[in-house]
Amino acid sequence: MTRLVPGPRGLPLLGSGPDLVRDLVGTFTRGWREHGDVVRFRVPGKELFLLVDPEHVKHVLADNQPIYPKDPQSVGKFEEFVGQGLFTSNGEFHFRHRRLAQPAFQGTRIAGFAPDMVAAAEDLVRDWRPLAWKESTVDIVPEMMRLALTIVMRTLFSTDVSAQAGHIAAAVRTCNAYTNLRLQRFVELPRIGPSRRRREFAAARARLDEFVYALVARRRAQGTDSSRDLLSLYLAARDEQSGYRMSDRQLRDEVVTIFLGGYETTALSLVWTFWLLARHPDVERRVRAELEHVLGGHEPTAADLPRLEYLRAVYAEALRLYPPVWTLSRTPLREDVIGGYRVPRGAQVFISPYLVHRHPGHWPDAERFDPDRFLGKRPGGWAYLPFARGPRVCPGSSIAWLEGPLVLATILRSYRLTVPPTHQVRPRSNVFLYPSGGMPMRIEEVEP
Ligand code: HEM
Repeated sequence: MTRLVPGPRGLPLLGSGPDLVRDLVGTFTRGWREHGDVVRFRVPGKELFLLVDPEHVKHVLADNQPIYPKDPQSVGKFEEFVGQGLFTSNGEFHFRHRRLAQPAFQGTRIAGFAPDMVAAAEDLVRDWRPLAWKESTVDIVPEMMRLALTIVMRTLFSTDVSAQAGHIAAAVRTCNAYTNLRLQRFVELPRIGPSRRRREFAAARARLDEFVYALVARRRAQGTDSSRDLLSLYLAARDEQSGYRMSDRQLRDEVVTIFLGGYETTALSLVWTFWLLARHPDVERRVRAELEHVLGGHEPTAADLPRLEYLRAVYAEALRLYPPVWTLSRTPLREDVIGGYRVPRGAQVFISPYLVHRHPGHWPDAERFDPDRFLGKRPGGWAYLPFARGPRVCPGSSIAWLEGPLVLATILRSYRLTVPPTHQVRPRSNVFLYPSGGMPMRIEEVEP
């Protein structure tokens, strides 16, 4: 026998729609705290389910994954920006592209990215010097975005965009902000002419397209390429049986997919880590002591990472408390039962790593920033999902586990970042988990 799913009543007709639009993170959090691990939100013409129990997460992402493709409504909204790529596709198309991309994400190849990552972070350290002399405050959100974009372009596309990184990152943010607006609307209203937001989105997407098509054309003109970076793998890909090759449009979609998933996420993970360190000086002191002990005076390398154990635990803990991909959504192809509750075919099922990571049944003292919980162990199982799990686990997770600690180590060797005591930070959803009001931080030089 299935039970009635608990959830907020919301307003007559509109249900929880207005709350979800106003504050998605807050509404999901309240829904979970007030109603438990399976929550139903009513919005006009639709049912949304939120799952916070790790067993239920496993049910959707692994055990019953074939009947839980990516939710078509959200995917449709993403497609306007990224088209059909790894992130938005399902079934055979997804499987084929995932197989094509896999070699670009292999461990041995990725370890070779470390010098590029450290060099890009060193460039930022140099750019920040005048700011440090003046003890200026900068919003580190766009700073980390520029850095992470430069790194992903150098490593996966062998292209140096440092000069244009700010412009590209700004265009991606405009596209994401528009996508987010549509995602949070839940109910699609008929469009009456292009709105200002839509015009801005279209212009930003056109700027990105121009950049990406030029990149693809340059590579095609270069002919055979042995770099085995992601772009060359896609360009060389040919299906033995069908003779399938990727068109320029498909290549564009895969590059833009990396724009969507491959750097904003890493950038935000760094932003949240710096913020947590600023708020926990005891943890920061331990990180500095470890850096001093392991690195002495030299720049970090991939070979140092196994010994930078505390720094890696700090990064893991930051990803627990503030996972940049804070929700995933899927839609069952047929009716299902989860935890004794009936989930109808076509419902929108949300899994929130952000809330699963705060589950008191799985994380003792869950709200506390405590990197020690990751020291010498990987706790969590299905309760730890910063990169999701199952067949659609993030292919870039090994890049993030390398890039995050290396960038943190490089910057912390030179600077301490502090937050003005008056600055309030609240997580908000802009596709990914952003700090509301940005993250202004003061850059202070540390004694060598
Ligand atoms: C801290 C950094 C990162 C986090 C937290 C993160 C998280 C995630 C999560 C949770 C998913 C699953 C989304 C879903 O199934 O709905 C995902 C998918 C994906 N990520 Fe990441 N990611 C990060 C970095 C990267 C990087 C560096 C790359 C590549 C350069 C990347 C590329 C992708 C792609 C292409 C997908 C779609 C995979 C598929 O559906 O098969 N990510 N990521």
